[in-house]
Amino acid sequence: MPEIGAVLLDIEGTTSSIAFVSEVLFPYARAHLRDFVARHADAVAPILAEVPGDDPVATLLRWIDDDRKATPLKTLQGMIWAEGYADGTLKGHVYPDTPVALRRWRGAGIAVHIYSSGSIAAQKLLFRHSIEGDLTPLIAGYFDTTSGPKQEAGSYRVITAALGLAPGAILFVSDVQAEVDAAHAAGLQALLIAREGGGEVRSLGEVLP
Ligand SMILES: CSCCC(=O)C(=O)COP(=O)(O)O
Ligand SMILES: [Mg+2]
Repeated sequence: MPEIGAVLLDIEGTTSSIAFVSEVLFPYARAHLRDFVARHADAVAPILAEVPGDDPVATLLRWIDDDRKATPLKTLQGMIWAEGYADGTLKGHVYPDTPVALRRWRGAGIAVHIYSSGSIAAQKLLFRHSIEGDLTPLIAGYFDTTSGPKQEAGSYRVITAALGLAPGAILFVSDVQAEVDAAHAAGLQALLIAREGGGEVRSLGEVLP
């Protein structure tokens, strides 16, 4: 394996549980969406303008149910979750091995970046308000769908250019095979993580042991 200069991590199913995203974050956004839009009409107007249909709020609620990784939805979800993190209702789930691995890689001079469909603002909130404390000092940078969809090789080329490294010096870790395949297609190293087994690794502790 060529020397690794940066690790690029997915969130849902990799640093954090799928259940936290699907059973805590998404229902929270769903429950508060209409009220949030009503209270922040000016701030959300440009986001709603990007959503098709006569009733953008109805479209957004359907997108939540369909787990659509659409940038306007992800932006709005992040704004809604900010209130939940601020009042203490939400705490970002991370697996116990996540902070351990982040500290180990940082100590080894390997930069850690995040690439998630959640907005960059939402990513920062999750790690700042994590159940293991503020992990943001351990994270060098963040990428979201504004770099492109996670299942397209071109997105990884955009990220590679931003990191200024050779693609083979970046190791991407995700629980979704199509994302691992897309990263491979762009020349990155990539590992499939499966917390219940069946992937190449079961925890971040097994990555770059
Ligand atoms: C920033 S946490 C919320 C994650 C999210 O909204 C999502 O859709 C999960 O995407 P991922 O790319 O982390 O699997
Ligand atoms: Mg994932």
